[in-house]
Amino acid sequence: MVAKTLYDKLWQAHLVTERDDGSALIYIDRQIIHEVTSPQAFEGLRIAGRAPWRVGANFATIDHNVPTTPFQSAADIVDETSRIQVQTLEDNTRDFGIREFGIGDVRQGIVHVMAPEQGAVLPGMTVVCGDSHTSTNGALGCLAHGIGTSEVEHVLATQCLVAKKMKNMLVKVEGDLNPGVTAKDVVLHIIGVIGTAGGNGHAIEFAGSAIRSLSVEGRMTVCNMSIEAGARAGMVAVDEKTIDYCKNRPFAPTGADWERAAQYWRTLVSDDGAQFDRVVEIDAADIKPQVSWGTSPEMVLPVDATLPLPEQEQDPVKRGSMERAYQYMGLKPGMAITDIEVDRVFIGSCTNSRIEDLRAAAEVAQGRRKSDRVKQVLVVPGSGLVKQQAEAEGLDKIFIDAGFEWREPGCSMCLAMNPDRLEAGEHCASTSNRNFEGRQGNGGRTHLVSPAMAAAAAIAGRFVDVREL
Ligand SMILES: CC(C)[C@H](C(=O)O)[C@@H](O)C(=O)O
Ligand code: SF4
Repeated sequence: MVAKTLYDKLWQAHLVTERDDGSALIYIDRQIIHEVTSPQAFEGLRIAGRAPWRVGANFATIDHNVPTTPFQSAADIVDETSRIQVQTLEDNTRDFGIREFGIGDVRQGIVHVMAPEQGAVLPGMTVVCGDSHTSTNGALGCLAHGIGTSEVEHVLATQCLVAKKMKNMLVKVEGDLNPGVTAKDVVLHIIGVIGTAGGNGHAIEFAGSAIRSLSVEGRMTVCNMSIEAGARAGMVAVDEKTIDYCKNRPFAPTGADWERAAQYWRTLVSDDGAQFDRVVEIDAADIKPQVSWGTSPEMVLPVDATLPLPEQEQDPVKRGSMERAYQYMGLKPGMAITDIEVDRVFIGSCTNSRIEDLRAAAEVAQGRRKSDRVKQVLVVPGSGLVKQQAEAEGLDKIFIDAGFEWREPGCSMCLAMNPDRLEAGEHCASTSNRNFEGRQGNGGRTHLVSPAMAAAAAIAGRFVDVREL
């Protein structure tokens, strides 16, 4: 028997047909829908007079456009585009009979937080969403990636997707993680090593003892940023943690179905001797808390580093983008990361807004207060259920006592599509995944960090090593 990778197994289990030119049709088990990338897809169905092929395979929620202050209905959303998109999703899901966790539903949240939380995504599935960070779900041992709006329509209409098999890449992180080093630091370090094009054309499997030691939520943080590493899909093999995570989720199977499913899920690992097109090995001991300094996720360094000198960069293209990044970020080559001052802090996004992220931030914030120079610290849970759990644990009080703001679930300051945004020139310690120019608001300057590092920056008013706090 040929040894297969996890990706090969998932692909083959869903392959409907394959052509000689390599294009294929795969069956999609689950589609997650949000308000930004779905309006034209539903419009297309309407024009063609089609109904969704398997209506129950779809789950919808609102996230990008929602304010993170309480509101009662779409009509309360001030920004017109946002209001229309939220209202349109409500109308479309009602008209087509699709389940939506909408305004006021405690299950509402960021798509990639809501779906695994509900057990809407399970090991072995193919999962798509009109959103690049769909890769998050791969942490459960499924094949999950983003698609475009016309593909959203295609999947709604046919439950299939035209796809091309990607190459296999293995990123192996072996050894024990240092204290204070989290899943976010692991993935930022990986991107620092392989670059934002490192995973192009590949599906990445994250493996090794350091990955196995992470919780399923931590693995989601890692898989979330596969796209920033150039790969559309990232995944982690199923183990007992995966199975425990799925147990008793609202949409997970029960009884004999559960037993049968779990038995199958345990086969969702790469076989011994499976061949990968590319293998990257990383020593866990090399990973320190990370801070991005530039305008690409690969411009990232350990917190105790100093910023790179462009004149030492041999590659003229890289040197050019470094110089541009310095200009945009208002930073000087050679300065220490710990000398970068912070104006706002954002703890949230599909990368880091699950309960364990909030616990990590609260542990740092407990008994401390935000620095006076920091204008705002937003803590935004990934879903209504995360919010509820955090409140049951008293985390909201810890944040409020520290001078942080405790908000309603949504994408918030991860991207400037709702009222939470940076002003020009402001530096933000952010637990999100993208630091492109203007990502968090025009002229805003994003530094990607872990939740603990973000909370520490809020307290100190500049980046500090969370291990020294
Ligand atoms: C709005 C959406 C299409 C987009 C994505 O696909 O990633 C957003 O979620 C993002 O993070 O930039
Ligand atoms: S939290 Fe950010 S990265 Fe995640 S889906 Fe929303 S906008 Fe995209």
